[in-house]
Amino acid sequence: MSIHSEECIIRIDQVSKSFGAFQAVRQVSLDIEKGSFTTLLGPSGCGKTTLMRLIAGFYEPDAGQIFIEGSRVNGKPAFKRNTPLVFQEYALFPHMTVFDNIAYGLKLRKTERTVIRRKVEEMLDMFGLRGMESRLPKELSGGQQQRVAFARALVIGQNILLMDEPLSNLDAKMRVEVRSELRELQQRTGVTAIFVTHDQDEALSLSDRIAVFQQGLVRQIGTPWDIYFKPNSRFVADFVGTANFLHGTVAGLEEGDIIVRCHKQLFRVAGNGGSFRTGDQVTLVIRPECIAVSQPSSDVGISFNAWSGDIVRSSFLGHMIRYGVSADSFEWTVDDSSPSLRGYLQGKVGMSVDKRSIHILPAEAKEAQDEQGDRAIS
Ligand SMILES: Nc1ncnc2c1ncn2[C@@H]1O[C@H](COP(=O)(O)OP(=O)(O)OP(=O)(O)O)[C@@H](O)[C@H]1O
Repeated sequence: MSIHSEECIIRIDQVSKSFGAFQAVRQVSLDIEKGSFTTLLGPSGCGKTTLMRLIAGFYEPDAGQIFIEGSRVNGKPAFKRNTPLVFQEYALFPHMTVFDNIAYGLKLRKTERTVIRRKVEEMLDMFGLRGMESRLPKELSGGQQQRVAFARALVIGQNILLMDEPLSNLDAKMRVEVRSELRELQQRTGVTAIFVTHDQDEALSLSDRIAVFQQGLVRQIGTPWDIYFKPNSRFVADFVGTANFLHGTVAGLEEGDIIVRCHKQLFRVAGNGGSFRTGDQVTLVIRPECIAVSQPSSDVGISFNAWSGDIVRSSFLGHMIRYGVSADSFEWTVDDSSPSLRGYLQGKVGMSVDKRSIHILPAEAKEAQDEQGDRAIS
C-alpha cells in the first residue's frame, strides 16, 4: 500500500501505542511535508519520544499506519528505514574522529575508500568543518557537533532527521545560537526534520509547523503563528506562552465583531470566522504583550477594550517588565516591552487592547461550570 502525495514524506495515520494499560500515543495523525521542520511540543510524558520511536521503527504501533516516502513501514525494522533518530549530543561516536563519524555509514555500505574520502571531503567543505576532521566530538562546539550529525546523515543520502531534544545539554545562550544554526542547516540542505522539545521558544523559533501534544493526543497542528495567536484550546494557549484567560458571555454581534461581557467589562473582539451567538459562554485569550499599559490614568469606567487597575507586582526581565495588575478581582499579566522609555510604573494604570489582539474560544465545559475560576472573571 502506498500514498501518492509528492509533498508528504511521512504520514502518520491514526497511530496508537500503549505500554501495558497506559496509552502513551492515542490515535495520532500527522502529515509531514518534504523539506519541512516539524516540532513535537508538549509537557514531559505526553508521548513525543514514543511517537519519534514509532517513526524510527524502534516501536511498533498497536494500531494505525506509518508511511515514509510513500511506503507503509509498519513491521519494517529501524535499520531499513531512512530515518536516523538523533538523541542528545547527536549520537556521534565519541571515540571516532569527525572524519570517521561522517564516513561511518559509507564504510558500513562497503563503499570504496577513494569514494569515501571524496564524499567526506565534500561534506567537510559543505559544513565548514575543514581542518577539524581529526578532532573527536568532545573537541567540538555544540554547533559543530550538529553539523557533523547532518553531514553523517546526508553523506549516505538520508533526507529525514529525527531529533529528540538535541539542544538540551547546552547552556541557555549556546542553545539560542545553535538553534539558529540548526534551522539554517536544515533549510540549506532541504532535510526533513522532526524535532522533539518541551521548550516553547525553541518550537516557535525553529518550526514550519508545530504539533502540540497533551497526554498522548495531538491537540493542535499549525504554524508557530497560529499556535501562538490562534490556539484552539486553553491548554495550547497556556502551554505555548503566557496568557490572560477571561470567562465571558457573548452580549451581541456588531458589524462582524463579537461583543463579550466579562463581569463589568465589555470587550469588542474582531470576528475570527467562528460562529458565536448571543448568550454563548466563551473564553477570551489575551497575551500580556498585547495589552498597552499607561500611567497616569483616571478610572476609565466602562468602555470597550479599555480598563484600569492597580499594579500589585512587577518583575524586571531586561527586555521588558512584567506586571501583575489587579482589576475587578482579576490579576492581569501585562508586559511592558519598552521599560527604558517609562521606567517602572506604579499605582493605578490604564490598560487597553486592540480588538484584533483578542482571541476568542468557546468556553470549555469546566470553565463554564466554574465561573469563579482562579484566573477568570465572571
Ligand atoms: N518503554 C516504556 N515502558 C513503559 N512506559 C513507557 C515506556 N516509554 C514511555 N513510557 C511512558 O509513556 C509516556 C510517554 O513517554 P514519552 O517518553 O513518549 O514522553 P515525552 O513526551 O517524550 O516526555 P519527555 O519530554 O519527558 O521526554 C510516559 O508516561 C512514559 O513513562
